[in-house]
Amino acid sequence: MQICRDLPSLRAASAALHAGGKRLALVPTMGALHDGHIALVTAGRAAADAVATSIFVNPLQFNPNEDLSRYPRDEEGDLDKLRRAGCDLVWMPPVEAMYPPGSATVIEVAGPTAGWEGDARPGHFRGVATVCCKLFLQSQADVAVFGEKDWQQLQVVTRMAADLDIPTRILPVETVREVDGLAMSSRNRFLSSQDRETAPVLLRVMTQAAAAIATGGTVEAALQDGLATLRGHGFAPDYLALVEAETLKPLAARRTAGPMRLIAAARLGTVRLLDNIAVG
Ligand SMILES: Nc1ncnc2c1ncn2[C@@H]1O[C@H](COP(=O)(O)OP(=O)(O)OP(=O)(O)O)[C@@H](O)[C@H]1O
Ligand SMILES: CC(C)(CO)[C@@H](O)C(=O)[O-]
Ligand code: BAL
Repeated sequence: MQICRDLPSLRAASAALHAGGKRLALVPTMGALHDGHIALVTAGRAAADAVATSIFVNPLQFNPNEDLSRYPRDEEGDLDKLRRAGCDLVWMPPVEAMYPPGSATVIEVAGPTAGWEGDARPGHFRGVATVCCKLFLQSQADVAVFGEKDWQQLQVVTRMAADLDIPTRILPVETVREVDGLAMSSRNRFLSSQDRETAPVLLRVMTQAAAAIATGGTVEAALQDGLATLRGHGFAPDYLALVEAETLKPLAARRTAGPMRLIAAARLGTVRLLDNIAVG
């Protein structure tokens, strides 16, 4: 497994992996890897001839009041997991290699950035879209693999790649969960043991709300019940919403055509949990 920390070595490694018309998959991450990330690497291996993983904690997608400085980092553990998963190349640039002095270009996606994480984290998707576009161009990946856990991010990146005619195909992978249903996330390690026990209530509430909506209950009642249950268990919910799956536009009533998604963000202790499931 080759480790690249500067752009010339990444370009050379990518060219070597592309030799003979071979296809390269990229898995963008911020490190502190868990089995959810490894599922993306496995999906990348199945979809292409070689897999690259990027590990870059992107300052551009964090607000000044967010957890950039305490974002979990585990370089040795990450490299070990990636070796075992059959990753061919790791791209881990320092911040100055990603954003050299004088960098002045950002990517602003409209549409699916509106609302939800876009409201909770102003500027977040500008940072995500900018770094993903750079990662696609730097690696020349044929396929880029993203988790459905970050549903809005997946739609934003898919929109950006389509709008900018980027030839990298976006490949979604289903959310990987702990046995009790909690979506795996690097930030779960910051849950207290009591909050860790409570955390799976989020998926249970969402599953109940989705079932109520799918079987003809009113959206408003299902969401209000869900929010009340979450508060009763000590969550501070940011949102629980039914949306059009691709545009993230809120739905006040069940859709008769086209996919719907139930999306949620809720704070438990100091951790902000995100989750989403299909409806119907
Ligand atoms: N449980 C999961 N199942 C599937 N994909 C996941 C899961 N968790 C993260 N991913 C995906 O891995 C990629 C990198 O995500 P990231 O490094 O932010 O991990 P994370 O665990 O989501 O961290 P965070 O705690 O910051 O949300 C993203 O495409 C994300 O959707
Ligand atoms: C896609 C990503 C690696 C961009 O920094 C990040 O937002 C993440 O880890 O989901
Ligand atoms: N998983 C999304 C990256 C972030 O929280 O900044």
